[in-house]
Amino acid sequence: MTEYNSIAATDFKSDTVTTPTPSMLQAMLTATHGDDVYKEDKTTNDLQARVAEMCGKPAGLFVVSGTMGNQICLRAHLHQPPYSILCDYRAHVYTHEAGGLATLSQAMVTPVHPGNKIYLTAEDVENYLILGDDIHTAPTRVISLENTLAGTIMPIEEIAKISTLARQHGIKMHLDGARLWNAAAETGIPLSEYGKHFDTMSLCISKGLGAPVGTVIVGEPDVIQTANWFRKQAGGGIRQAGLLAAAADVAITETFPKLKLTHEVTKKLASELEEMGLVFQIPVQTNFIFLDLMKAGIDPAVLIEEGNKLGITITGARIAIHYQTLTAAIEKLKLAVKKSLEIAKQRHANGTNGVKKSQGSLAYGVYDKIVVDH
Ligand SMILES: Cc1ncc(COP(=O)(O)O)c(C=O)c1O
Ligand SMILES: C[C@@H](O)[C@H](N)C(=O)O
Repeated sequence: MTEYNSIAATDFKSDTVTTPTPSMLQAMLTATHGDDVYKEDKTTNDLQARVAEMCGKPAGLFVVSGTMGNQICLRAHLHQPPYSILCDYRAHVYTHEAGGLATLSQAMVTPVHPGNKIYLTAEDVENYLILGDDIHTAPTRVISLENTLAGTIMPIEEIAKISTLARQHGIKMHLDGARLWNAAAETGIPLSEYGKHFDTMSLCISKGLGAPVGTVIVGEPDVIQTANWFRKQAGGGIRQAGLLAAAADVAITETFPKLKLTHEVTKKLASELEEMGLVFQIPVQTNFIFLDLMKAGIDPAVLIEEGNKLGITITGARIAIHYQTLTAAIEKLKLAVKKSLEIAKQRHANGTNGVKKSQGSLAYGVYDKIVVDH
């Protein structure tokens, strides 16, 4: 891994902690200073056009966060309540966007559990689509997928089947592509191939790519214009956005090519943890490892404390690797896990390690609310 002096270098809570590189900061110094509300900023317009072209879409819009990108895309697809959005029960748009679907979109949600426990299939979706005009219902108007979700990749063949199903029923397709870059880097499938199956996509540049701020949403001009309207309504209009867009542009150019290496480092760590006896909640396919702390009998508070003692930040079962993660920090993480396992064994031996159950959303590293009887 590239050795950085970033504060993110020892932080495993998320890939959102990545910090701007000197080249990003340098680009900000030479960015244009047009007013983006009036669409007068060249740097911003160029970034939007670049990402839209990469995704095979005619229009793009730079927004300040992935949450805003998702919420204004979904709102732009919805016209007359009652309506609902179908998504994975772990989807960020449902679990971690502050209830935006209810307030901004007045939408019901159909949260679906994947039959294979990893990703939604067309069969899963078809079983839960709400169709027709029965006045008791809130018909499905959008299917919102997420790729990657908790680091796992949704096969494009399944995405295509779901998209075909959606189009048969006049249902819109949105992709929360906060980490679509990771899926594309790992599979070698171009962003534009994914774009064929969605009406809108939201791609974060502030996570694994390392930009300080920003997401770009892509789609048809009319939908992006409507989304832009909702962006403005939410106070998301940005004046000199070029400063942020310049850093985001560098992030795509410089970091997107490094994601595959990040995944290799993640998988190597995963295999070393498996050798220590750890098992994972879901397959390790890109840059996240979800430890099964219950199976290991590890109290998350102990793991967090052992990490702190070693000067690294762990926040629970989810271990996030990014391109600024220090190799030395990974060695410390293994030590923290090793020590936590030893403590778990000691507690088990004296009958005080009652790790009972895990609550809360483990998909986003929310602190594992594991009940532990000491
Ligand atoms: C899958 C996914 N979608 C959307 C978001 C929202 O992005 P932001 O935190 O920039 O609002 C996140 C978290 O950052 C995420 O992990
Ligand atoms: C916590 C969540 O909102 C964030 N997207 C993360 O993955 O860290």
